[in-house]
Amino acid sequence: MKQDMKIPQATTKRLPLYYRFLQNFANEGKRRISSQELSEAMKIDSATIRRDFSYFGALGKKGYGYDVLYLLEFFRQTLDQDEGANVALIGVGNLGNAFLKYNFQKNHNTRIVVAFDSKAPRDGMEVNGIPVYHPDRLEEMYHEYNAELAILTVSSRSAQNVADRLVAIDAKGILNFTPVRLNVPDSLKMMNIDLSVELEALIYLIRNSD
Ligand SMILES: NC(=O)c1ccc[n+]([C@@H]2O[C@H](COP(=O)([O-])OP(=O)(O)OC[C@H]3O[C@@H](n4cnc5c(N)ncnc54)[C@H](O)[C@@H]3O)[C@@H](O)[C@H]2O)c1
Repeated sequence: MKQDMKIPQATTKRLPLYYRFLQNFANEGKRRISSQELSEAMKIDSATIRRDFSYFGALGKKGYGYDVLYLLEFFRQTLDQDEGANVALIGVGNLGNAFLKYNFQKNHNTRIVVAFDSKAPRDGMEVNGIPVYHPDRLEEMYHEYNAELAILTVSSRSAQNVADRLVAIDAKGILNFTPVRLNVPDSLKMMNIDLSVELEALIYLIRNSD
């Protein structure tokens, strides 16, 4: 990665997608790819792809395109795909249950390893093979299962309190699905996901295309 360069969040979000598409190309036996081909497969314009890749230094050659295996190795290292991450899910209601059922099958190394819900018994129960504990045991079990980050799908009124507890146990990140804008220190990385914002953006794109 180029030194002292801040990678925009939009680029960071696309990295796992690049990795997945490159894996597909490699599995098909493709060894070389142009940004145009990648663009058509991913439905992302090629200028964006070239700009994203430029943050990581010169990864392609003019007139040659990109070496698929080299790129794959590069992104694998950048994304730490070998290591993956253990994820805790907090709040097993409508949304949380869906995540436990899905559990990121496409990304084998990153998995929800433990979940918490106020309706779960202290001794825990299982949903889709994943242990679910009462939040009284958050601090204990978060460490027990080596969780690195948390997905937050609790009701809004509990969100800040849970976030404070995650800060206190040194969680590295929160993927926040609640509508609450959480107060956390900069040392904790936070991403907010709001489907209604994404939907509004899509509607805007549809209404403003050509
Ligand atoms: N980001 C989005 O696009 C999007 C879409 C739908 C819902 N949401 C939000 O996601 C959250 C979950 O939605 P839902 O429909 O699954 O709600 P839900 O009420 O079905 O589930 C919330 C769960 O959190 C649990 N809970 C409450 N306080 C807790 C605590 N302190 N510790 C552990 N568990 C706790 C409850 O027992 C419940 O099971 C809500 O905040 C909702 O507003 C976001």
